Amino acid sequence: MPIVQEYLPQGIGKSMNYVYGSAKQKLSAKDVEFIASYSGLPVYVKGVQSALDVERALDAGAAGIWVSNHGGRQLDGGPAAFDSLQYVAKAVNQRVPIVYDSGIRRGQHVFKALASGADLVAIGRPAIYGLALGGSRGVEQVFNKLTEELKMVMQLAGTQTIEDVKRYQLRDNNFL
Ligand SMILES: Cc1cc2nc3c(=O)[nH]c(=O)nc-3n(C[C@H](O)[C@H](O)[C@H](O)COP(=O)(O)O)c2cc1C
Repeated sequence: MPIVQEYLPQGIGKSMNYVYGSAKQKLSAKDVEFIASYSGLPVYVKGVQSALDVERALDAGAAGIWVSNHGGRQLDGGPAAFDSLQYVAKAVNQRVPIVYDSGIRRGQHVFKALASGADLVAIGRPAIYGLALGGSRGVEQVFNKLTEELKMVMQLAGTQTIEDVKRYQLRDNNFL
């Protein structure tokens, strides 16, 4: 609550530039350790795209790894999150769960992410677009559509369960 109050003096909000400008820009392993011990919650480190960062995050006590480039909204020249996924999965080697997001728009993308090492696939903007267009029903429709598409791709690939998908060998996937 004190953090929120800082940004709302006398009920007037500060600009996003101010919020970003005053936010901590360089997070370290010590921050992960602090957040885990302070909150008592399992902490997932998001934005991991390399084997080195996997080790840093796990050494710091991360309970999970989140492969993401934050939807490509930060560094436009950075690697695509999907291209990093299989390498991160290989480095994690099933020690902790992996969440994947960034650019998921179709059920086929969910399939490919699961087959490249993700245990869980997340979406950002599709849910927001659904919300803007149709409120809670719009969000529901986005999830229903992704589920229907995923089911169709699973059938076409001859997979019956999510575990089957996670063991599916994609041609350019070397993490298994
Ligand atoms: C408007 C907006 C604000 C976001 N702010 C943050 C943020 O503060 N921190 C963060 O880790 N990710 C942030 N993200 C990224 C999302 O959490 C998520 O990783 C991303 O949207 C997933 O990609 P997708 O939108 O292509 O599905 C933001 C995304 C959007 C669209």
